[in-house]
This record gives sequence, C-alpha cells and structure tokens, in this order.
Amino acid sequence: MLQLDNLSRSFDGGKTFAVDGVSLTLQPGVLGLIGHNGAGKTTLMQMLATLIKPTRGRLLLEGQDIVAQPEAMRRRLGYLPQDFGVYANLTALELLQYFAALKGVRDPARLRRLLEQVNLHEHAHRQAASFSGGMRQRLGIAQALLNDPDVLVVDEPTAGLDPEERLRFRQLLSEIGFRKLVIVSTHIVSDVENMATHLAILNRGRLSAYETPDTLLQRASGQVWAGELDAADYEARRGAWQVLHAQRDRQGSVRVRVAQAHAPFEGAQTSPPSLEEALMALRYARPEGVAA
Ligand SMILES: Nc1ncnc2c1ncn2[C@@H]1O[C@H](COP(=O)(O)OP(=O)(O)OP(=O)(O)O)[C@@H](O)[C@H]1O
Repeated sequence: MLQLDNLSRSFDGGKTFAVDGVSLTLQPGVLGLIGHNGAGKTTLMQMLATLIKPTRGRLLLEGQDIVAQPEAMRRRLGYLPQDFGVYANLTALELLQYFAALKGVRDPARLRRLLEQVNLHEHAHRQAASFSGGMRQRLGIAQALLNDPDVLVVDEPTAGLDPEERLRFRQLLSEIGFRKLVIVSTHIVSDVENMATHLAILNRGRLSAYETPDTLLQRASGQVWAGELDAADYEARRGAWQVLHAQRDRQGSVRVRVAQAHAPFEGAQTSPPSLEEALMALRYARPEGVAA
C-alpha cells in the first residue's frame, strides 16, 4: 500500500543524512518505528506526511508518487505531530469543528462519533486546555481521523502520559490498526510491544531491522539469562556482561538478567526475553532500552 524506496533526507547539502536509504513496503497494521533520539524518526514521518521532501528516493501510495503529487497522500493521511497544541479558549468539540472546517469535513454527527471513539464525548464542552496529556493526545487522534484516513502517522504519542493514559492510547491505536496503516514512532519499546504488527528499527537514519515482534523474540530466544549471585561476585564480573536488569535483595545477593549467547555464570538459566530485552540481545538497542 505504502512504499518507501531508498528514502533519504539530508539537511546539510548531502554531507550527512538524517534518513538514509530506507526501503519498506507497508500494509495495514501497526508499524512501530523505534529509534533513539536523533535516529531520524521525525524526519521520516514528516516525509510521509508530505511536510518535507526527500533528498533522494521515492514514496509511493498505491503506486502513486506522493512526492510529485502530495495531494494524493494528504487526502488519505491523518497526522498527529509530536507537538500537537490545543487552542486555549476552544472546547474539545469546537477544536474538532475548527479542524473539520479546515479539512472540508461537513458532517456534525461524525465529530460526535469521533469524540466517542476516543472516549472524550463526556468532555466535549470542556476547554481542551484543561485536559490531561492523555486526553489531549486522544483529541489529537480524533483530529487526525477527521478525514477517515487510510494512513495514520503518529509521532512519539505517549511522551508525558501516565501509565493508564498510555494503555488507553495504545488500545485506541491498536483498534485503528485493524483496518488502517498506523505508523507510530517511539524510543520506548514497551509503547509498541503489544500493538505493533511490525517493527522498524532506525539507527542513525538507516533501517537496521524490519520484522514482526514474534520473529525478533524468536531470534533472541536462548540469549537472555536469569539467575542470582553474590553481590561481590556480581560487582566483580558485571563489566564483562550486557546486564539487562539487576536487583539487589536484603540478603546481599543480586538477581540479574544478562544478554549473551552462553551462560554468564553457574546456575544462570535461559529466560524468555521481553521485546526490549530481545532488541538489546540482538544489539539493536543500548542497555538503557534506547535503540542504538
Ligand atoms: N530541520 C533540520 N535542520 C537540520 N538538521 C535537522 C533538522 N531536522 C532534523 N535534523 C537532524 O536530523 C537528525 C534526525 O532528527 P529527527 O528529529 O528526525 O530524529 P528523531 O529520531 O525524531 O529524534 P527525537 O526522538 O529526538 O525526536 C538529527 O541529527 C537532527 O539534528
């Protein structure tokens, strides 16, 4: 449906590339675009949203070149940028009415349905400026869905949300992904763990992996070890390991999880990895959980 062909973007006349030769063929579902800060996620998403043009490469929506004809994409696109602001004096409904007028959407019933879909219908007449971060993001999604888009692009949507809001927001994107192509960028793996049908890992502008979460988990299977050892022993040996998690207990021993191909110490057992651990074990991410 959406094809990225050697997509590249430089901001300094071709000396360095923020996005460098990314090729992907995307179908409906949720794509989690994972990368550390500065990896090129926003630049990639802005190209998809036709806000900036690629330096090289092509972007095709059902075969149509959307760099040459951005309108073809804009009609079918919903976009929630990283910094979706709300206008202080407008209520949630007024804000949607405003964007609906800009997008040429004339059906008032649709605005009510969208507020229901994002679970804000009981707050339709409240000023959006008084909303929590999660409510604002959900309003942002309602705005992005106004034109019933086929492609929904959402940039770092859960930054600043509390755990309950994160969960609700993920469920919402997951449901949309049953029928549409949803592209969600994040540097927090757990944000997309339960909803992504595919993951694309961006590392300094380059695509280092494009796989299903299950495939990544399978590839990392047997490479994560768990066990307990004496604190002094742990301190002496930890420098040689890729430690995923370490927790000291009151008795002075340390429960540890380590990523490597063979047992790090006697008594360590292989343990099923989380997706974040799998990315670290496969060297797609740094120990602090940020994709490298
Ligand atoms: N308008 C610009 N002018 C110059 N350099 C830019 C511009 N936009 C992005 N860059 C550079 O391109 C690289 C990728 O930035 P980008 O914002 O796409 O990364 P990101 O993965 O979205 O990071 P973050 O998670 O921090 O938003 C960075 O080195 C950034 O400094």
